[in-house]
This record gives sequence, structure tokens and C-alpha cells, in this order.
Amino acid sequence: MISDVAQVTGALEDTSVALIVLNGSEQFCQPFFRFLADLRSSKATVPPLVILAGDSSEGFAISSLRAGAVEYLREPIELATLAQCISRFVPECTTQPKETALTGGEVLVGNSPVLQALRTQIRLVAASDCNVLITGETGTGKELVAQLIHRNSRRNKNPLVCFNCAAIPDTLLESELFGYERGAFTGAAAANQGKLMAANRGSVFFDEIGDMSPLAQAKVLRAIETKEVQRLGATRKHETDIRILAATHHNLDELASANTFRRDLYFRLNVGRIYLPPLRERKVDIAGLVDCMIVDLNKRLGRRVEGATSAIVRRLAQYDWPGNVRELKNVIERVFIMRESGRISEDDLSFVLPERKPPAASSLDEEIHSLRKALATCNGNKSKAAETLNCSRMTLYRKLAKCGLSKQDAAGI
Ligand SMILES: Nc1ncnc2c1ncn2[C@@H]1O[C@H](COP(=O)(O)OP(=O)(O)OP(=O)(O)O)[C@@H](O)[C@H]1O
Repeated sequence: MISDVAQVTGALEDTSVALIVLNGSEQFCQPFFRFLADLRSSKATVPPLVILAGDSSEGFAISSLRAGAVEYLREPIELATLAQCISRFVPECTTQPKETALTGGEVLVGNSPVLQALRTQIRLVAASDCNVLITGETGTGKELVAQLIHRNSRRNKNPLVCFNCAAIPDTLLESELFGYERGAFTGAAAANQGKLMAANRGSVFFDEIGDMSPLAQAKVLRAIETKEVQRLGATRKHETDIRILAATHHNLDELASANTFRRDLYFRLNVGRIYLPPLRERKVDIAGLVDCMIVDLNKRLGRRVEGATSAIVRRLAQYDWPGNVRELKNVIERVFIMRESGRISEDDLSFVLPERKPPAASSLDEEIHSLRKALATCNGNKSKAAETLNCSRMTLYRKLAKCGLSKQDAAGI
């Protein structure tokens, strides 16, 4: 039985990664999870912890991640898969770039199948040197993914320069992107190399690329094609070696088809493609995200909040999160501010999370329509109608009651 944190951290001192094999149920392993959490919150340097478990339940995965594991693997596992996972955390035995934590400790949190696949995509794309288009709703983590791609690429010794295309007017665009010579215009007291040159041998992140004006699109395309930039007021051009990462919440395929976005630029950017699904489609990630946010806030604000109750996590999972992870982060921060210790509970949440809305009238109307249609097609036979609607007879009755359709109503359809 391990109980001494100091003894264990001593043993782990020169370890690149610790593989922990756990045989037993989630409940059985709880004392060990608590021990791991203590280990991680101690001041000692702890290597990445990878857990390999026989228990494949979601609860076990959440407990592992809450305890601070960087990876949770299920038995049985192919040796090659295990080796590949371990090698990501051991710099000297990997041929692939290591998935590093970002400056400020920011990492991609989530263990849903979508997020696991996303990590692989990021590694593959980062190892190539292609331009990448990152799409997804606002707040899904597009900028975070751009940072991860850059940090895991061979360009990571050079800067990642961010440029918000929606925030810069055309009048400033050229000087901001391409730079200027001293005296090029009134107020240009000193020369400026511009964002593209600042990103030389590194990457440029064009945020909100779908909002880039046609003029800017033309200029950027030219810079990509010629691999050269010319400062305002300069006579000579400078060669550049830049990788472009671009993000948008628009459907760029549609914009390009409608000629609102240049197709030639679209094809240049759309080489590597990463899509970030909204949080409502991967709610299993919420628990891990909340835990990481609390750990982060504890560090930043010097508090000792222990975590969130399971009830609050369930309540959070009932909400649709139109603002995605950013909105979740804001909600947790607002709740956290009112707490010094203990666990965040559902009561704390009632002040900050919008009430669940009843289904919109239109969706209710749609449901009534489809019920009536199914019953009419099946001459009022409820078993057959239930079959048509892909539900049980009992569910059909519940739906009829919810829509205010009596059995007689239904029979008369
Ligand atoms: N999987 C994740 N793990 C940890 N933090 C995340 C994750 N996804 C998003 N975040 C955090 O959520 C916030 C919003 O993310 P980000 O700014 O990358 O979103 P975005 O898609 O670029 O948004 P926008 O389109 O509005 O610019 C950031 O603080 C980011 O660190």
C-alpha cells in the first residue's frame, strides 16, 4: 500500500512517464485516485501519468483524469498502441513531435472519442508543414488548437503571430501585415517589420479568416504565392517562410462557392483541415473541463475549492452551451469567485446558468405533425405508428400526452 507522497516522488524523480496499471473497479481504486491527486498537488515534479485499466466505465475514465492522468487507456490494448502513447511523453524515444503543454499550462482537455481523434489529427498536421484551416463554432477551441499545432511543429522555436482579420480595417491592414519603412507615411517614426515578417520561420494564425475583406484576401494570397513581402515605402522585397493556420466559424466552403471568399485562397488554406464539434455534441468532456478549470482557478486565486459535485456536472450537461467551452469557463469562473473552499454545488449554479427553455413552439408543432402523419399512414394503429417513428408503444403514448393529443384524437386521425 503506497501512502507516502515523498517516497513516491523520490522514485519518480528521473522518470519521463509513469505507466500505472490498475486492476479493479472505480470504487476499489478510489483511495489510489485520491493518492494520485495528492501527489499532483504536492510541490514535487511529477512526470506524466498514464493509466491502463481493466475497468472501461466512463466513471473510471473521469476519476483517472480528475486524479491528473494525462492519458487513460483501456485493456486489452495492442502493444504498438501502448508504445505510441508512451512515446508521446518520452522526448528521446519519439519520432513524432511531443504533445507539449502550452505556455501558461494550457492543454486540450477532454477524453471524448472526438477529442482523442482530434489529438491525433493535431499531431499529424503539426508534423507536416501544410497550411491548416480550423473550423468550428465560437469558443470551441480553434485558437487553442492553432497554438498546439504550432507548439508541436518544427517551427516551435520561432513565433506564432496572431492576427484577427475581423478587427483590422483595410486602411491599417497593409502596414500591420507587411510593415513599413521609416517615413513611409505620417506618423511612421520608425520602421516596422510587420506581422508576416515577425512570423518568419514560424506560423501566422489568421483568426476569423472568413471576415477578411476582398482586398486583404488578394494581398495575403499574393504573399503566400510569392513567399515574399514588401514593406510600405520599401523598394526591395523580403523572402519569407511562413506556415498559415487559419480559423473561422463561417462555412468557408459555402463562402467560396458563393464567391464571397476567394476560391484560390481557400484552396491554399484548406490543405490540413480540423473541425471542432460544439460542446453540446461532446458533453462527456464537461466533467474533465470543469475539474481543470477549478484546478487552474485555485492556482490563480490561491483558493482550495475541492471540485464540483456530480449533480452540478449533470446539470451542466443539460445545458446546450451556445458559447461552447468559453461560456463554460465563464460560468465556472463566476461560480468559483463566490467560493473559498468546499465543493461547487448546484445551488451556486442557479445564479449564473440560464434556465432551461421549454421546447420551442415550432419543434412541438413539428412533433404533433409527425405523430399525426404516422398515425394517419398506419390507419390509427399505434403499434405500427410507433414502429414508423422508431419508438416503443409506451413512448408513443407519452409523446401523444406531451403534445396534448388524446387517444381518441389519435384514433380519429
Ligand atoms: N478542449 C479544451 N480544453 C481546455 N480549454 C479549452 C478547450 N477548448 C477551448 N478551451 C478554452 O476555451 C476558451 C475559448 O477557446 P478559443 O479562444 O480557442 O476558441 P475559438 O474557437 O478560437 O473562439 P472564437 O471563434 O470565438 O475566436 C479559451 O480560454 C480556451 O483555452
